[in-house]
Amino acid sequence: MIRFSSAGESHGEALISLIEGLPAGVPVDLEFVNRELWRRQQGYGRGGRMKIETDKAHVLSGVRHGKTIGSPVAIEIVNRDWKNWEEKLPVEAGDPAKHQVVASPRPGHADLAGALKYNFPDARYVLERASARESTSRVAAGAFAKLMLRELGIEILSHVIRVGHAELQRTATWDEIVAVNAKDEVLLGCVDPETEARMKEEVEQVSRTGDTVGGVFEVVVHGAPAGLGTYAQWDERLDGLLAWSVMSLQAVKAVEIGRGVTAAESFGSQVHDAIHYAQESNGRPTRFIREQNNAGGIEGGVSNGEDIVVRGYLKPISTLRRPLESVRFDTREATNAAYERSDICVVPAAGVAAEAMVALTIADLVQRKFGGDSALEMKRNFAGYIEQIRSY
Ligand SMILES: Cc1cc2nc3c(=O)[nH]c(=O)nc-3n(C[C@H](O)[C@H](O)[C@H](O)COP(=O)(O)O)c2cc1C
Ligand SMILES: C=C(O[C@@H]1CC(C(=O)O)=C[C@@H](OP(=O)(O)O)[C@H]1O)C(=O)O
Repeated sequence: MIRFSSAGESHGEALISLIEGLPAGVPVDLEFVNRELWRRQQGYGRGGRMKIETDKAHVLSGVRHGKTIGSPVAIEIVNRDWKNWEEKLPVEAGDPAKHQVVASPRPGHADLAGALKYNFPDARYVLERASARESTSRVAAGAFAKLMLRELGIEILSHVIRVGHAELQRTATWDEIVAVNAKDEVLLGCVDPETEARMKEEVEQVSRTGDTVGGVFEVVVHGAPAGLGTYAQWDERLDGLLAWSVMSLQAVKAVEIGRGVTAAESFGSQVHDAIHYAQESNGRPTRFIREQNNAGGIEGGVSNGEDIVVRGYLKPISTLRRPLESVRFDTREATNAAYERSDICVVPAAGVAAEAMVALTIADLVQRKFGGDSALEMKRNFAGYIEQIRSY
């Protein structure tokens, strides 16, 4: 079983990721891990914080001489912004008056629900952990899950389908998704330049008006074999597990598997992916193939050998430069919602964080199915199963 947990506040000293259950012998490419962290920081519409941070993974345990050793991997990522908050948010008991109070809750953020739940006098205490700064820890751990999956030829990437009203109107190929993620400058992570330009206009418009914008990202798992997840028990279905892991990201409000949303308004003959039997299908481990993949690679809660496709729908960011109405925590007087600084569009970054969640979910299922205390053992078990499918 592969488990992931994290600790750390948005403006605290550092973030910590803990990932347990990785086999020994997985090559650890720290440049890759740091590139993943960099990718999560990109995208047109990020706020001032991303100019302060340069996220880098500092591995504290679980790796020796460039390979995992089967023990828990702990990773630290320093918050550069902490030095600006060290006095305002001390760990020791101090004078709460020195805290920079968040006096009125932002509609759409965790401020009010969190303050009521934990009995906090203001939203500062809430946002420190509710903040999507936490998604950095997920990306660090997800990078390790990706490194394990890479050993088996399974790759995971994302791209942006929609920002506000601008939407990609076609299916992206895997090669296009690889190419857009290989760029050293990320605009909005869309495979089509013309659509990406319209996405940029959407962000520019909200930037002018003090508003924010959401959108849709798509995560694709390439090279996964048929047989991950099962219909045998409700909490072991692959679609359910992926939906949970992606929905758990900040601001994701809906998850779609394949073309799940449009399927609901279409006829069965238009939705279901006809099955063909081909002698060879471009090196894929199954000879049952489909010409379309509306199912998003999952049928009956089990991967079917096609690319696994998961979309996340992001609500617009809730901190608005032109704030919504709110109420002061202390006096209950009507006022505007708090505003310090904020992102205005985070769809590409959320896609990268979702890749990490998908990678952790798939890695867990792979580890459960193929086992192995070492990468060698896991690869041998995996190869045996692929051979079984090939000769089915
Ligand atoms: C990468 C990323 C960056 C985010 N940046 C901000 C931000 O700058 N300001 C903000 O109000 N919300 C931001 N959010 C969204 C909030 O974290 C989120 O809306 C909040 O925690 C409430 O959770 P919920 O939207 O899931 O209900 C961001 C989300 C992601 C995924
Ligand atoms: C720090 C990150 O995102 C933050 C997520 C976030 C929120 O409310 O979710 C609010 C902002 O924090 P700050 O108020 O410090 O600018 C974002 O910058 C990050 O993505 O690394």
